[in-house]
Amino acid sequence: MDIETLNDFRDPEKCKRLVIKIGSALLVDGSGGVRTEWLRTIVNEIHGCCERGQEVVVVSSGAIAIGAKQLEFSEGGRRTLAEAQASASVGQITLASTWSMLLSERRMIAAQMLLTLDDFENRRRYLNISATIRRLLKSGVVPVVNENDTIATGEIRFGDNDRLAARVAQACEADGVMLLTDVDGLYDKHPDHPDANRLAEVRGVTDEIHAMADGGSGSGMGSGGMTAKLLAAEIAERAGIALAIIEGTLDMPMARALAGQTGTLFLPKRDDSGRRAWIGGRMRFNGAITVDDGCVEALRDGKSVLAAGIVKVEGDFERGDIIPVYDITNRMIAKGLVEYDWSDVESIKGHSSDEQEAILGHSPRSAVIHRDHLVLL
Ligand SMILES: Nc1ncnc2c1ncn2[C@@H]1O[C@H](COP(=O)(O)OP(=O)(O)O)[C@@H](O)[C@H]1O
Ligand SMILES: N[C@@H](CCC(=O)OP(=O)(O)O)C(=O)O
Repeated sequence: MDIETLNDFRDPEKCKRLVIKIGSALLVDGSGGVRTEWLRTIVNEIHGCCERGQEVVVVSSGAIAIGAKQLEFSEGGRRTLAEAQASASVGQITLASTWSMLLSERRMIAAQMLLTLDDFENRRRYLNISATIRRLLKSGVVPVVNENDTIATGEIRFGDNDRLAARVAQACEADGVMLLTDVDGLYDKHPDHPDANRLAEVRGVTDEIHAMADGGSGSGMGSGGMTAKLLAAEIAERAGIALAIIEGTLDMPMARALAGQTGTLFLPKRDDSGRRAWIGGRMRFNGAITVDDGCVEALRDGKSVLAAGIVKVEGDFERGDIIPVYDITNRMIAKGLVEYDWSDVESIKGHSSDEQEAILGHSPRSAVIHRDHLVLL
């Protein structure tokens, strides 16, 4: 079931996995201090989500603004790239420890993930991001993601955490993304205009929608402004993920947005057909696997390809390649993103998960092709 309304973001049936992004303008007060009491209310809301059976990934900005205060830099530490990076490396410690402290008050564990744009472009690292987040969520951990500002520069830099949140959502196959900011959604012109009107729902981020975003960060603390949020909405749309922009200034922002039905909801035109088309449309392969009848049946039931069901490996594919899956009559039944190189698949084929660690010399992945990366033909 897909997300259709703002209320669906709280429904574990429609939104099992939720990415919540918190902008610098919210997390940090005017003088560069963390708004701890306010953040505690968000953590309470995250706790509520988890109690309902949802999985939450946090994308948290704020490192630069926090660090700039500690280093006494002007302009929120954004005067030069070197100052921004120095600020981020100082501020990230406070940021991560604040999340860890607040989550632990609710008996939850925080995990820090610092990522760059480049990590999403590289197939192997992309798969690793996906696998790590899934594993953390399986253990009930809340991943707290930020850009790795200290090493990300120029063209390998997101610079805003809105697009990072959308890419994280794409990598972990989230159902929804909530961007919390200091404005209650997208307005048809800058919200300072007296006749600006909020859009409640957007289906398809067109040029006309892009033209509504005006300038950079409103608070001067963040970096992307509304433009970055619309680019994030586009990434989410292409991945079939719903995205909402809601105001987070006051306590319990999710509850408030739902109670008042404020915010802007961006809905994908289709489900994840873009990604599926990308996998399913592949014509050239570096190899293939053949699976037994039991495995074919499991795949038809929506399961992943496990090594135990594989009977033949061909070619020299690498981890992250898209490969076809054949049944024993040599009929192509699926295509998917493979989690291992051909040689590893060759060595674990026919073996149960228990036996694989000894063969590989490290813990095995949950599947050879995860069902989220598999398209049945
Ligand atoms: N059309 C628009 N609708 C709403 N906000 C807009 C629009 N155009 C520009 N903005 C500005 O975008 C700001 C939010 O972006 P930003 O300051 O980067 O937030 P964050 O730090 O939460 O990412 C708003 O405060 C507002 O001033
Ligand atoms: N990675 C940066 C955040 C980048 C940024 O400003 O993002 P945003 O507040 O979403 O516009 C930091 O932690 O300061």
